Amino acid sequence: MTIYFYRVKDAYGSFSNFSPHGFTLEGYYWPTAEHYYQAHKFFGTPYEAFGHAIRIAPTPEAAAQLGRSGRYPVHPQWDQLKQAVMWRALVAKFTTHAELRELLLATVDEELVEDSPVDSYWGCGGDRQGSNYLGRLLMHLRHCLRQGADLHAFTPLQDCPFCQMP
Ligand SMILES: Nc1c(N[C@@H]2O[C@H](COP(=O)(O)O)[C@@H](O)[C@H]2O)[nH]c(=O)[nH]c1=O
Repeated sequence: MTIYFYRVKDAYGSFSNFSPHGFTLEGYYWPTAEHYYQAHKFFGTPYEAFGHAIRIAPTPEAAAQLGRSGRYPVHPQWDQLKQAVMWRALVAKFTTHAELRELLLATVDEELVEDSPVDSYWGCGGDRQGSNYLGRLLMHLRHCLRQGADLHAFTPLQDCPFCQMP
């Protein structure tokens, strides 16, 4: 049965990027995957200081709000970069927290879907027809963990036989 997740307090809420599972990566501590993802919109741009302000935002909600604020332009290639950024965050999160890795592996072959009512890219959107890239990356990570694959080399989803696009 498909596993839908979204709110941190609900079942499988720790699969959400807003869950309080921090990790150290690239020499910094990231309180949530959301902090890491939103900050990287500005790394490699003249606005890295803003990325660091996001890194130390008090909550993932605040990090998301800053990252989406439009205050500064995001990296010009952000759309091409963002899946690899999200992948690095998920690898760090799920390898830092053994209980999350076990929870992910325990979902075996169930479909994982970020049940976002508003996001049809990372989630399934209100009509549940969206791309669900967060769920797909988690399923890809589950597959890679099981295979003992090199997690540091991001294989774009379309190149992974397990994660073929529909
Ligand atoms: N879980 C969750 C959200 N979903 C997350 O939002 C991020 C996408 O941000 P953006 O690229 O700026 O649209 C991505 O991490 C996605 O998983 N958004 C929320 O406002 N609340 C939430 O509880």
